[in-house]
Amino acid sequence: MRVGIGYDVHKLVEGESLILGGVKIDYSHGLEGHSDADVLLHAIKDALLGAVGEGDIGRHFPDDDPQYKGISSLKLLAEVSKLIFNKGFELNNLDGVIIAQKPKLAPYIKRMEENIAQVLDADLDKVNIKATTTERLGFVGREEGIAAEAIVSVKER
Ligand SMILES: Nc1ccn([C@@H]2O[C@H](COP(=O)(O)O)[C@@H](O)[C@H]2O)c(=O)n1
Ligand SMILES: C[C@@]1(CO)OP(=O)(O)OP(=O)(O)OC[C@H]1O
Repeated sequence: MRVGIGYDVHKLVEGESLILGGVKIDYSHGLEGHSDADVLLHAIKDALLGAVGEGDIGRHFPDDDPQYKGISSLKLLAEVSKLIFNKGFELNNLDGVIIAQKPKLAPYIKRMEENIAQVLDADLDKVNIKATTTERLGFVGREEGIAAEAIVSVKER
C-alpha cells in the first residue's frame, strides 16, 4: 500500500464557470486557471501521482502548454488513472475536502464522487468528498479563492 497527498488553490473570479469534481456548480463566480481550474481534481491528481512516485500535475501537464488550455480536468484525471494502472497500481481509497466559503456544495457532492469513481474505475464507496468553510477567515473566507486537499492510498493490482 502507498499513500499520496495533494493540495491546490485557484482564484475566484467573475466570468468563469465553477467546476468542481467534474460538476458544473450554479454560482456567480468561477475559478481561474490554464485548464478548467477544477481545484478538487487537481488535488486528487497530485495525490495519485505522489502515491506512485510520479511528481505532480505541473510536471505531466505543464501550465504553459497550449494543448491543456481550457481542458477538462476529468480528462487529465483519466490520463493519471491510466498512468497508475500502467505502473501496476489501483485505487484503494480516496478522501478529499473542498475548502470554500461559498457556494453551498453539499447538493453536488454525490455527483462529484460518482464522476471520480467512474474515471478511476473504482467502487463508489472508495471515494469520499466533503466540503468545509473557513468560518469567514483567510482568503477562502473572503471568497477570493477555493482550496482543496486530497489523500489517497493505492495498492498493487
Ligand atoms: N462550501 C461548503 C462548505 C460547507 N458545506 C457543508 O456545511 C457543513 C458545515 O461547514 P463548516 O465549514 O461550518 O464546518 C460541512 O460539513 C459541509 O457539509 C457545504 O455544503 N459547502
Ligand atoms: C492543470 C494545469 C494544466 O496545465 O493547469 P491549471 O489549470 O493552471 O492548474 P494548476 O494547478 O495551476 O497547474 C497544473 C496544470 O497541470
